[in-house]
Amino acid sequence: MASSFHTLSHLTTKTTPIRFSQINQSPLKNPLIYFPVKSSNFPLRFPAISISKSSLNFTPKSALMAKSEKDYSNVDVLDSEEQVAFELAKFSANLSDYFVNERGAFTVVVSGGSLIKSLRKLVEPPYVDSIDWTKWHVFWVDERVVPKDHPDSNYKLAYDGFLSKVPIPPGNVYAINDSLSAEGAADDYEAGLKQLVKTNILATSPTSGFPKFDVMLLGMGPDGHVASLFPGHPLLKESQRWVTSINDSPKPPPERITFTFPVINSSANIALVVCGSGKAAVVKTALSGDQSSDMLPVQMVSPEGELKWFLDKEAAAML
Ligand SMILES: O=C(O)[C@H](O)[C@@H](O)[C@H](O)[C@H](O)COP(=O)(O)O
Repeated sequence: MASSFHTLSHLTTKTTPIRFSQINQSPLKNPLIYFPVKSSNFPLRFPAISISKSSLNFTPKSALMAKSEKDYSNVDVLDSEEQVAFELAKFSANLSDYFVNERGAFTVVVSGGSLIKSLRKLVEPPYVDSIDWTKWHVFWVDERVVPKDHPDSNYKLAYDGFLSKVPIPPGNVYAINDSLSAEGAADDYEAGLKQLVKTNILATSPTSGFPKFDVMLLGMGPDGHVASLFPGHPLLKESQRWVTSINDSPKPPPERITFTFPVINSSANIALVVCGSGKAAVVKTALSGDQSSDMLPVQMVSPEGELKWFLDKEAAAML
């Protein structure tokens, strides 16, 4: 299998990831997306990872808990965004080793925004050399419906900052079909996910019936949005679709596709990566456990598996 792929560095253009419409047309033409997946291993839960603090200046969890009596056991507060990037790399590499070992594939969902920059330590030693990138399958939790070489494209953001630097087979990078409308691109992406479920690359949750990604690496907006699921938007209540479209995103550009909450919350692992003082108030609300008023989208993130927060001390300042 290892000899049958070519790496991203061999691509002649930036726009040659596999598109789901390609998968749908000829799923057997691309041997790269077939792995010896042991479906009996589903559902998988990664055991709790102990992440050591690499800085002495973070606020200890015990202090946070004493202050508010909340359980912050799944919250890592790091001294700086640089430390967040280190810990995120360690977390992702551990999960990669686990899932590759368990089932020969690792399904990773990324958001846009600052998250991609926070993945930069993964493309440096030791991780760039130790991770089995050939087993990675990369998806987007949301995407702006623009050409892949457009400055607003989450694909371009991830390609420039991450994907172009590691040997993930291009056939394992699932970009949207940018020639379609937002609605068409969402349908196409959902159909592609269903195809990957059939081939066992993508697990499904026996509880929810929705796809169960191994990990989602997500950012959060200063208004508490995740993916392209914005406060007060009717899409927060979507309960059937896996992927849907939005034409009135309050964060530009307005036309996007997004995973729905049932998919997000079927994940085996979710990392919420949040840095900067501009997000401190929402972090406080999100971790307060107060669900009395309208819930912010980030408060609706509640995966079947593990949820881990990676905060820098600015984002954690109000805890
Ligand atoms: O395409 C998008 O707009 C993103 O996927 C979005 O959900 C992002 O993750 C948050 O807005 C946080 O972005 P920042 O980390 O840049 O604030």
